[in-house]
This record gives sequence, structure tokens and C-alpha cells, in this order.
Amino acid sequence: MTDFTATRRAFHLPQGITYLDGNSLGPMPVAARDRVARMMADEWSEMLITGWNKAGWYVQPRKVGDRIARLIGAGPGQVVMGDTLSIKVFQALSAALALRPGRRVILSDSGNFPSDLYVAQGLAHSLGAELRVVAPEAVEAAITDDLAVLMLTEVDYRTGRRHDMDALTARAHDAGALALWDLAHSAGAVDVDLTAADADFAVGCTYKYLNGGPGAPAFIWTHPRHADAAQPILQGWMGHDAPFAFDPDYRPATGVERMRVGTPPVIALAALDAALDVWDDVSLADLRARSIVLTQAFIAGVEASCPDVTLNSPRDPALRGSQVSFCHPQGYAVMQALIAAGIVGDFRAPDVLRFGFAPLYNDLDDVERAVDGLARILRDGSWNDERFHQRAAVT
Ligand SMILES: Cc1ncc(COP(=O)(O)O)c(C=O)c1O
Ligand SMILES: Nc1ccccc1C(=O)C[C@H](N)C(=O)O
Repeated sequence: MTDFTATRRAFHLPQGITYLDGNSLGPMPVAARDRVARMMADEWSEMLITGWNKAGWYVQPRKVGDRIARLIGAGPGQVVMGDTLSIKVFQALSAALALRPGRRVILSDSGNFPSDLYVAQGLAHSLGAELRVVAPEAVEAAITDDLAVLMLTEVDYRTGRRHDMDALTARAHDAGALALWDLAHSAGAVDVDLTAADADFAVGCTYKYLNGGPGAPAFIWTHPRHADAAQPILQGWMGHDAPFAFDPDYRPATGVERMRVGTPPVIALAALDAALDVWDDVSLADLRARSIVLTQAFIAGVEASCPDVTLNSPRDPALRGSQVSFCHPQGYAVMQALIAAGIVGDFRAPDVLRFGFAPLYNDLDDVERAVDGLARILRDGSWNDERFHQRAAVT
């Protein structure tokens, strides 16, 4: 059995805060602070340029990728780290399109995160391809024989709705298309198994449920059947077969390493590597079971005590990731009042109160405090105050 009391202790959780926003930015694992301090003191300062070899900075993107692989049902050597998620979406989508010459249709859904849709729009525009966007529940029926790539985010960033990765990937394959999955809200939140789903490409970020810190690098996975055929398109020198040959012509590295672009973010990778230590003794089955307990308890508690909000997530936990959202017409102000009371979730336009439950550090006491806090704020109307209506730049 996974010891979730121990995993919770691994984090710095500020006094007086109930943190339910790990679906946007995970809290700091204490070991990450120490690891970064050590990296600065022993590696950057003392080794200087030799750190690339001596401290293993150069191979870090693959080594960290191997640690993430276990959490998403991938094998060793199949995942590599680097860049931001938007860039990894670009690489995976462009590579997938290139593997389906003659087909030009990308299918996604309206619940996808805007950055994924923007990347697809840009690519479609430059390649003369077509991006079709349908409602999440209409995806299956929209998989037609002209499709090149099905590009979905498994867990919807607003509703928490979870797509059936196995079934939709199989449908895409039946139609002759490839399936690309964005695991931003899945990795570290649910029991992902890319190999069992037989997906083609996957990407994700590490600053949410993997707790790598703000701006932590993204990951990309290529199924082994494509790894040596996929064209990176965004061809950078660190994805070259021999970067230090300084050959003027590009030749892709073998396997997923061709998806590296430029210099890896070494300090951020040190923080992420330490954050991944927390996962060493965690079973994904236990993680999923605990996530369901927490989200079910939250839904039951809010529905019993907050008549002014309506559930905006699937009620069936099998159809949900590890987050729950509720709608309230004044959602922004209600969330600001809640945050001021020490209960941190977030708001997504137009009216969504969003709460992420990270089984590594959230527990039923957090659920109880969040339910009580929300019920009180809605009951006493304290959210209806001028200062809670001021919009911040980042929400
Ligand atoms: C599903 C999804 N895709 C893409 C992004 C954007 O990632 P990034 O800002 O790291 O490029 C996010 C979150 O920011 C996301 O949740
Ligand atoms: N990277 C960020 C930087 C600043 C503020 C939020 C984010 C998020 O990641 C938002 C998240 N993708 C979301 O699902 O809303």
C-alpha cells in the first residue's frame, strides 16, 4: 500500500493554506529546494562547462524521461524531456501529420486547452491542413476515414472529463489515423497506460501533478513503432545524431532523442528529478483509488452544502480525472474570496470554479476545509466585495 502520509510530508505546504491547485502548479517538494541548491554549489559553480559530462547534464533529458515513463505506461528510452508543452504539441502533431501523407485532417475537441488548438491552427494554416473541432462527446462519431491525426487532451482542463484513451485510439487506428494524447492533466493524476492504449504520440507538462516547479520542462513520448520514422520537423542540434560533429546537415538521432531541440534546462531538470523521487514507492492503482475517494467526497460535500453552485464535471468517477469543477455566475469573485480564506483553487472563464485533488499531498481534511470554506463564503455573501472583482493578469 502506498504511504500517502509520507508523500504529503515530502512537500512544503504553506501554513494555513489548503492547496487545491496542483492541476495548475504543484507545490514544492522539499527535496527539490535542496537538490537545486546542491546543483548550484557542487555542479554549476565548481564544474562549469565540464558539468555537461561530469554531472550528466547532457543525458538528463533522457534519464528524467525514463522516470516519467513508469507513470504513463511507457518503456525505458521512450520519453525525452525539454521545452514547453506547446512546443512538444507542435513536434508531435507535425510528426504525426508527416506520417500520414495524403491525409490533411486533424480532429480535436472544444474542451482542449487553447494552446493545443492554437498550435494546430498554426500548423494547419502553414501546411494547408484542416483542423476540425467538435464537442468532446462528439469525438468518436467524428472519426472519419479522411483523418490524419486525432489530437486530444485526455483530461479536460475545465471539466475534468476524461476521454476513453483506449477506445478512441482504437477508433482512430481503424480509420487509418494516428492518435496524439496530451497528458497535462493526467500524468501523476490518473493511471495512464500508453502502451496498453497503443497510442502513437503523447506529450505532457511536469509542473502540475508531477510537481517539477514553474516552467519545468515538458515531455514527449513516441511509440517505438514510430520512434525511428518520426520526423521532428523542429530540427534542433541536440536532436541531431551527432550534435558535436557540427555537421551542417541535419540527421536525426535514433529514437525519441530526435525530439530534443536545444540546450536542456539543467536547473529545472534538477528540481524535477528531485520531485520525481516522491513517486518512487507510489502505485498508480493506489493513486487512482485515492483520487476517486477525494473527488467523490468533495462533490458530495459541496452538493450537500452549497446550493448556489452546479457541478461542471462528470459525476461518474470513471469519466473524470483528478479535478472537479463547479459553476457559479460570479465564479471569479467567489474563487478570490475562497483564496483569501486560504483555500486555493482557481477560476476558468466564464464561470468555472476549479479544484484539483493531488493524491500525493491532498487528504480528506483538505476536502472538508474546502467544502466548509466554500459553503461559508456562499452563505455569508462575503465574495461580493469590490476587491474580489479585480482581475489579475494570471488567473
Ligand atoms: C492541456 C494543456 N496543454 C498545453 C498547455 C500549455 O503548456 P505550456 O505553457 O507549458 O506550453 C497547458 C497548460 O498550460 C495545458 O493544460
Ligand atoms: N502554465 C501556467 C502558467 C501560469 C498560469 C497557469 C498555467 C497553467 O498551466 C494553466 C493550466 N494549463 C490550466 O489548465 O489552466
